[in-house]
Amino acid sequence: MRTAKDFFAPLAVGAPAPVREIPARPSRAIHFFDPGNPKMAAKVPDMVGTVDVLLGNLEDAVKAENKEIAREGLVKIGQEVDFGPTQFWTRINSLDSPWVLDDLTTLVPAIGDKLDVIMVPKVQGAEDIHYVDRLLAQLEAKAGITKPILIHAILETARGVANIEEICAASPRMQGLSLGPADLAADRRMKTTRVGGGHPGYLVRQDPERGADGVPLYDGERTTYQQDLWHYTIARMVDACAMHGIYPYYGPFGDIKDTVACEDQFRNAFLLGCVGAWSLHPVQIKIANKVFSPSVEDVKHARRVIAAMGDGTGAVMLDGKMEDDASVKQCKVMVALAEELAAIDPDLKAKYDAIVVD
Ligand SMILES: CC(=O)SCCNC(=O)CCNC(=O)[C@H](O)C(C)(C)COP(=O)(O)OP(=O)(O)OC[C@H]1O[C@@H](n2cnc3c(N)ncnc32)[C@H](O)[C@@H]1OP(=O)(O)O
Ligand SMILES: CC(=O)C(=O)O
Ligand SMILES: [Mg+2]
Repeated sequence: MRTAKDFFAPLAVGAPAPVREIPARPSRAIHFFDPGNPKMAAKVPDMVGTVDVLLGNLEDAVKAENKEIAREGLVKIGQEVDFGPTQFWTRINSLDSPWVLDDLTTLVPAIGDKLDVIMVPKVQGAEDIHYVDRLLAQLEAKAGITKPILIHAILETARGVANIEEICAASPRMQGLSLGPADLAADRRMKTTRVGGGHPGYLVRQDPERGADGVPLYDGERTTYQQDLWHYTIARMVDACAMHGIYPYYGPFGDIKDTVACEDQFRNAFLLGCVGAWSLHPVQIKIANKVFSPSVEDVKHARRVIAAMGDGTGAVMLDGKMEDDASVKQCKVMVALAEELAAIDPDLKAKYDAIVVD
């Protein structure tokens, strides 16, 4: 166990001091691109400023024969592109793969000063984070990197979910967690073949009409309500992240053409406390930016409650509803997010600035 006094000490002589607090940088969409795919790579410079995070993916979805091309492509992009306000992340190969060591030993010296976050897939427990933490410190020290690279873990194994708290607490580099519904479904032997999203078979059904004898009458229509297969895991992830001061994200929604269900899934995650989701295709960036930005109505309401609550204590009635010390805190969460986003998104700023609190 690392003691409290050692927790914030660099893990290699000459490595930068770990951050004490994970910065709350907007990351509504983490947009995945394959850096070895020339068409996708060519689009990256123009995407800067249109999306909060650009992530060069080296793991699943990159063919084994293209791993090196993807890594080289990522280095080129990292060296040539000015990312401005957009964060630059990568997803390295899994720790049990033959590629991950070369990923880290190539990327950190070449573009470690540009990389904000390294996403580590299939994290099983604190030992995986400790491994990456120490290696990053050694590589940062060797390369003279002055800003520590943060770590984001994907929650995509049953063991990872069971060890979620120790994963979050494993290093001051821990920036956040993403749900990995595809690998997690496989690892848990869930019987869905979808990449995220709901399932029509996972439902609850309205109670039946009953006859005078109390026996169900089966010929009546009974509404069914599709449920969220991922509710438990997302909620668990949100609690663990909040407890450790790091950020939870919904992961991928594979049904690219079903933009409506994608928006619903993202919104469920937003309401539960996630700060963003992955975008696999340019069409999903707009959805994430919309969903993970508080609506004008919500910001207006939150500002009204804050204004009405004065010093934030006591209870008032507003539009027939009770507001008190707790609800004003909820409203402050909404307003703080709106302010963070307004600082980097001029369209949102204009909308929020135009709000008149009556
Ligand atoms: C379970 C997990 O691990 S999820 C994470 C791993 N998966 C990924 O990263 C997948 C990333 N996305 C993709 O590979 C692709 O979007 C696919 C395969 C899903 C669809 O690709 P396509 O069939 O080419 O989609 P489509 O024809 O609609 O693309 C339209 C244009 O957008 C481009 N495009 C597609 N996806 C992306 C992307 N993620 N980033 C940038 N550009 C993209 C295409 O290259 C194409 O460009 P063009 O107009 O110059 O020809
Ligand atoms: C996100 C991811 O890697 C998965 O769902 O498996
Ligand atoms: Mg996966």
